[in-house]
Amino acid sequence: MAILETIKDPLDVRRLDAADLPRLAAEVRDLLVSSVARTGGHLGPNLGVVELTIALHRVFDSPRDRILFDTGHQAYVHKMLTGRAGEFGTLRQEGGLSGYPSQAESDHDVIENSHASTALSYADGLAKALTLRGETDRTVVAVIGDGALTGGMAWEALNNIAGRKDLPLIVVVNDNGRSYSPTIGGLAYHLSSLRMTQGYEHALEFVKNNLGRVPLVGPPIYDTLHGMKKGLKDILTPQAMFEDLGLKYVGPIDGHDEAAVEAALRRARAFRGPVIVHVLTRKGYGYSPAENHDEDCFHSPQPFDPLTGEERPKPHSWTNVFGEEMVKLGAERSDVVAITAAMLHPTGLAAFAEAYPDRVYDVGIAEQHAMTSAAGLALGGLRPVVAVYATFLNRAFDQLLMDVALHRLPVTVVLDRAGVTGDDGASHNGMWDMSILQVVPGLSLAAPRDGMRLRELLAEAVAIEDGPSVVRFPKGAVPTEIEAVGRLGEMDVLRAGDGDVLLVAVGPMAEACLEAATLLDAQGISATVVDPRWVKPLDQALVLAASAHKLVAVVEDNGRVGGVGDAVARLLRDADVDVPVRTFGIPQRFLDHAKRAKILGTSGLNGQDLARKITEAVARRSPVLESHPARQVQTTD
Ligand SMILES: Cc1ncc(C[n+]2csc(CCOP(=O)(O)OP(=O)(O)O)c2C)c(N)n1
Ligand SMILES: CC(=O)[C@@H](O)[C@H](O)COP(=O)(O)O
Ligand SMILES: [Mg+2]
Repeated sequence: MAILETIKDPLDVRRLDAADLPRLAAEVRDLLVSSVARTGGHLGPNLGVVELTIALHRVFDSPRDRILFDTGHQAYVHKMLTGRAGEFGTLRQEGGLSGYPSQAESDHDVIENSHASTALSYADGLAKALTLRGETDRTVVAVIGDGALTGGMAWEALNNIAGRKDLPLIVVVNDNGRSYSPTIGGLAYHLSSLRMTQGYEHALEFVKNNLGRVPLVGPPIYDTLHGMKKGLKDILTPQAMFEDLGLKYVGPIDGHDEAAVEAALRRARAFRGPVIVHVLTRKGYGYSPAENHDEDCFHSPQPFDPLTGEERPKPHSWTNVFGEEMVKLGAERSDVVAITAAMLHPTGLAAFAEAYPDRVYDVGIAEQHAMTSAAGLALGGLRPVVAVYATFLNRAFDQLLMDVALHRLPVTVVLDRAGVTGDDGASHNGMWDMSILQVVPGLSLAAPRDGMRLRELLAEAVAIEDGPSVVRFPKGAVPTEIEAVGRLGEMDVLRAGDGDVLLVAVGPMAEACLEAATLLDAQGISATVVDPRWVKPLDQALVLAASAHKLVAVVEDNGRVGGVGDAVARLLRDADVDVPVRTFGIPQRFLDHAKRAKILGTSGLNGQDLARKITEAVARRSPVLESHPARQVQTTD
């Protein structure tokens, strides 16, 4: 029987003989590769923390001790060791295991937020609470990657943690030298100089294992080397960086040597105060296609062939179109520069970086800093484009509002993964941006409906010189292009009707709106479909168009509260246009993981549902339509 099948609880991990642990680690890796090959998911980060997670569960008594995973994308092994290995095949599938820790799944899961760099703050608060409640025999352990450690919040937390010598708190720095790409910056440089001393760890290991058996030669050589190592380490390494902060430092430890990690964690726990345990791991460890994958060590592959590591071909995506257009813009304007928060490849900026290596800045996982640094670049006469996932914009809202917009600076923010992303669950849906951006004075916001419009709107955005601009688009393949049949002010008319319903289609919702319009037509309801292109500020032409219709329906892939629908209703109210407005968007709640299309469907954002709801709204207002012969053709649910 496989050892993993016997693990129903961390207690079972603690009961295992040390000699069985390599087999357990191998079984975990096997399940990781075979499952993620089918479901997609965060493979590289999890392959790297197998021994570390086994050691954590052998040393600490979860859930009495609290183990927190920063970002949470590396918690798959933790899931397996806390009784969920049997369900692992359901990972990221609707109704199955979440790709992140989930309180609903297990008492062993504490934090669900997969926005990076938060775990140390949670840990600080949890440890303070334990201390105040007199439960100091319990320990809080926060596992944070070298990438997440580049985020400002992590340093705010460390500053607080270091000020409290009594906190039963261990920070495990899982240092694999990479975020997606190699981690950048001064901190990464410090950590890598620590990693260099690993050469000495390996030398020690060799001596211990080989010469140690020769009674008279082994031990003295070992001791000499050990002494030499200590001396060199003191000179070479910036463990002082943590120690100067007042934090005890243990490491660096070979993170794939389970016994060494266990020993370090036990030492750290015995200290009963804040301790940093610095563990060196390799992203993708044990699966060569991941280990040797230059771009991101299989950070989060789509389904792939487990034998070869070959991923399925990816369709041409919104990200690709943005990347191509940036290269073009870079050629046209030498002042255009790009900023990424540790996501050069995922945001499509890699080609720009290749073409103009000195015009792209990776700032680490530091969206707040990215935004204000962009403000500085703009003040310095450059034309910055900040590319982030829509959900991570939330981090940088104040910076966008005060540091960029208040100063009327020409910074363009490009939001990939806007709308529903689905598989990554509640924290990753980009459903907040069009609400929070509505309140920023002087900001222009564009939502392209297809690749062609993305190209046009990005160029228009970069041409805006007197304030910030934002272009947002969803995850995945670019849809078939939809040509306009006319123009109303700045808006594209996608279908001309004769006065019943004005459908305002925001960005990629155009396709569903056109489908709805066709279904409505079959029921004797004529719909005009417009794409406003710019959803902030809204075009005054919309007021004229709305007043020529009996009902306005706004359809957006953003939370319903405070989005474009509300903005259109306000625009019409302010213009004393009394036409009723119906708004269709993502329900304003945290959505469980499922496929994007499924979530859009259950949110009613498809042609069928839109047509049905609009028909009902129209019928309530014009009973005469009820008797129209075409109304006998019902839409299905
Ligand atoms: C605020 C925020 N920005 C960006 C991301 C996207 N992201 C997810 S994992 C990751 C890299 C994490 O690197 P690290 O913490 O070193 O973990 P590793 O994957 O190397 O184990 C990034 C940038 C995020 N989750 N949160
Ligand atoms: C953990 C995290 O934030 C990212 O790794 C994210 O899960 C990637 O999402 P995509 O797969 O959409 O690039
Ligand atoms: Mg890392």
